[in-house]
Amino acid sequence: MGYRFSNLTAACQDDWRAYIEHDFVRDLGDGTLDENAFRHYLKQDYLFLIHFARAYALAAYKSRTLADLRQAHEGLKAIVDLELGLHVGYCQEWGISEADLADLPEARATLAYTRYVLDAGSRGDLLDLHVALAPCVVGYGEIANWLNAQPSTLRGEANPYDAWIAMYESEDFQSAMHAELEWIDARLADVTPARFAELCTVFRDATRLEVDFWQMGLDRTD
Ligand SMILES: Cc1ncc(CO)c(N)n1
Repeated sequence: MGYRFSNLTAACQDDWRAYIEHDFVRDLGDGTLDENAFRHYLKQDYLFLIHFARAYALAAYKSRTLADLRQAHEGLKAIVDLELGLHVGYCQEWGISEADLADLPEARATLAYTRYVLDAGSRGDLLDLHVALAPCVVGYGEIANWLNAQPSTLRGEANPYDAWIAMYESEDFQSAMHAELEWIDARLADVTPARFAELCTVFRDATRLEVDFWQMGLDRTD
């Protein structure tokens, strides 16, 4: 007993490192990522964000307290009012129009990941849902920080992907990540070992699906 978020990453260290240090991430960091791989990723990430917003709506539905309901509402608002708008604008800079986005076939990796999160949350309780979402919320913040710690990472105009790194190292994203870590740490503090083992499975599965999402971008698979 007395678990915390770091026990989840420790329990699936290989999968977690494979996600954080994926070739897609490395190539993005040193600016060598294939531009069409990035475009494929950006398009699928638009679909991801729509389902991510639905997951926060599910979190609202699963909330037992006003504090949790408010938190889910804030998350949903941040995605719908802010992130999706930013994403559409960012896609335009990469030559992807809103019409392209509206009419996108969903890749299998996107389907698998987003529906897995929604199912983990429907089957379980609010903690299952947050643990399934943690690789997104915590992972991307950690990826930005990991990239900034690598000597091979190129920042500024020399890297076409600089704005992507900037988004996830931003105060807004990093503070959402810390709020999520705190929430999960508080809930994990009093779960039993058997419950922790269940949550590890959810966390590991979601992390592996994030790995597949990067690979989908690299391989440009549908
Ligand atoms: C696939 C994926 N995971 C996490 C994030 C972070 O919000 C994102 N935008 N896309």
